[in-house]
Parts: sequence; structure tokens; C-alpha cells
Amino acid sequence: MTSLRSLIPTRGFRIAVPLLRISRPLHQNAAPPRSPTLPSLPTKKVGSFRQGLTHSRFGTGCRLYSAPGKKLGETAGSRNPFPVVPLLVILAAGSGGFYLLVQQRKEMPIEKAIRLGSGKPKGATFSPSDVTVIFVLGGPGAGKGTQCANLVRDYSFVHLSAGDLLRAEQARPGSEFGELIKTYIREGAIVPMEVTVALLENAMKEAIATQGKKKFLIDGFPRQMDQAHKFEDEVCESAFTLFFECPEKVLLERLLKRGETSGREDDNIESIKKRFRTFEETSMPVVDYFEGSGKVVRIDSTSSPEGVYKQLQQEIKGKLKPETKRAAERATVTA
Ligand SMILES: Nc1ncnc2c1ncn2[C@@H]1O[C@H](COP(=O)(O)OP(=O)(O)OP(=O)(O)O)[C@@H](O)[C@H]1O
Ligand SMILES: O=c1ccn([C@@H]2O[C@H](COP(=O)(O)O)[C@@H](O)[C@H]2O)c(=O)[nH]1
Repeated sequence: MTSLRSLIPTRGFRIAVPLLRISRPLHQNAAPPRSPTLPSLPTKKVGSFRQGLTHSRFGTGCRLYSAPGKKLGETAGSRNPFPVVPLLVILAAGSGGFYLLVQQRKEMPIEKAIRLGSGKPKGATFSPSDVTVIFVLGGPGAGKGTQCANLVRDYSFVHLSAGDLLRAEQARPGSEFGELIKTYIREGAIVPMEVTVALLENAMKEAIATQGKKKFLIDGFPRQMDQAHKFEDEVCESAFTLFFECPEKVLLERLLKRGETSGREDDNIESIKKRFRTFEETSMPVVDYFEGSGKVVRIDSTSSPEGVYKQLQQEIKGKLKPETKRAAERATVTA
């Protein structure tokens, strides 16, 4: 597989690096880390401390913690007319904070990922009239991968699983993002979108160049609204989204069973619970968003894999382009 670095446009790169110094901090793009063990991204310091802006099905919630302390330099019953000490404290805190911020930005591996996209000209890489993108969403263990394999066999799609691409990048020797990806996956959190979008675009280009295929099932993506916008604005607009519905109880059983042999670091009860929460709070709004524009095909994935596939074929019949349908017909004849 081509490395992420190969995505860096040679022309834009020299311009992009200096631009990094004034580019938006990553936290404006990425989801707030859900766990103290996640690599932290710089947060804007304001008079009060905002924590945990969560977006759930039930709306956007914001927990706000603020400490109404005394003014600096003011002690009970006294007001200091020469606030030298407070000034020094402010100066020291300011310089310390600035130093830490500079160090953090210098070391933060994900900063480098921003380069991947920053030299890119505006507009999407592929036109939806030339390239077909179908997003495949559903809770962890809903059977997305299982059903994508069926569609690849019968309709000649290219299956790109965002999770698989991230795991491959994590395992690639010398990857700058390996540790970061590992931590995010274990915590069931969403890896900053620059990495995932770059991996997907890279894989699409490679499939088109090497196989001449232009129909993609993008599995397990987009899992967050900003990913959806970035991908559709910069890579390709989606045709529609397949959404596999399944209750958590069934998902849990499937994942624990899969965990017996999968070797996946996130197929354990702690990670699974976190993945469920992330799915409900962060990924369901993406399904709701596409539903709003009538671009979601819902599939009940509680029945057997064969039953789910029958339903899936029925549902997508009228939505595929003629040549994709012909591939499916040929598959039926030869099967
Ligand atoms: N309809 C089904 N009935 C029972 N088991 C299923 C069904 N579909 C898939 N499975 C099994 O459930 C597990 C999860 O399926 P699969 O890997 O396809 O889900 P997924 O949605 O891609 O998961 P993830 O999001 O975690 O990658 C696998 O062990 C698979 O064999
Ligand atoms: O767009 C994405 C997709 C996946 N992730 C991370 O990968 C794991 C595993 O994903 P699967 O689809 O279950 O294979 C997921 O929990 C996320 O941590 C991501 O960050 N962004």
C-alpha cells in the first residue's frame, strides 16, 4: 500500500509547511477526546474551563465548569494597591502556557497530517458522475463488513473499510500515526479526520489506477459530521448511505464472539462499551443528517447474514447505476 506521505502534493508542500504555523489548531476539526488517556489536543484557554461538548441524538449538550474565585492579588478584606506579585504571576503563567503550547504543537504527530490536505486545491477530487461512493454505516458489529463482502462478490464494488485502513496504517513500520491510531481505536474514539480521509482518498486513487474500478463501498465512515463534510467537499459526494440497524444487545453478543478469534484490540467489553457510546453520540447524527436529504437506505440486520443480504439486494435494486446492475445479473447467471 502506498504510504500516507505519498499523498503530500509536491507542489503544495513547500507552501503548506509555513502555512501550518498559522493554520487552525487541530482541535477545531477533531472530536473532543473522550478519555483522559487519549492524546490531548490543545484547547482554547478562556476565563472559564469548558469541558466535554457532547453531541448526542438528543441534542447538543455542553457541560460548563467555571470557578468563580477571587480576583488575583485580592485577599479577604484587603485590596493590594501595588499589584506587582499578581502581575508577575500572570506573566509567569502566560510565558509558561505559551512555552507548553509551542512544545505541544511541535511534538503533536497529527499536526503533520494536516499537511496532507493543506496543499490541496479547492473542490472534490472525483465527480459523482464518474465515481460512485456508497457510505456503509451501522453500530459496531452490525454486519457491515460481512454484507460488503457479498456486494463485492456480486456487484464488483471496491470495499474500503476505514477501520481496516487505520489498522493497516497503525501496523505499517515507521508510520507517524501508529501510536495515535492505536490509542484512539482502543478508546473507541474517532481518529482525527485528516488521517482517515487521506487514507481513503489514497486507497481510492490506487484502486482506480490499478483495477480501473470506480464504485466504492466506504465502510464505517463517515463516523462524525466533520468527516462527512470534509470527504464530500474534498474527495467525492456520496450517492447514498446504507445503514444497518441492530440493537446493542445483539451487537454485543456478536462482538464478544468475534473477539474470541479476531485479535482486535477493541473487541473487549471496555472498548465495546466506549464504541457504542461514540456511535450513539457522534455517528448517529451523521445518519440523521443524510436521512434529512433522503439519502439513507435502512436495513434491519438482526436476521441471519443471508436474510440480511436478501433484504439489502431488494432495497438497493433501484438505486444502482445500469452497469452495476448488469454485473449483479451476470453474477446471478454464473452462480
Ligand atoms: N446477520 C448476522 N447474524 C449473525 N452474525 C453476524 C451477522 N452479520 C455478521 N455477523 C457476525 O458478527 C460479527 C461482526 O460482523 P462484521 O465484522 O461484519 O460487523 P461490522 O459491522 O463490520 O463490525 P465493525 O464495525 O466492528 O468492524 C462477525 O463475527 C460476523 O461473522
Ligand atoms: O472513520 C473512522 C473509522 C474507524 N475509526 C476507528 O477505528 C475503530 C474500528 O472501526 P471499525 O469500523 O469497527 O473497524 C473505531 O472504533 C474508531 O476508533 C475512526 O476513528 N474513524
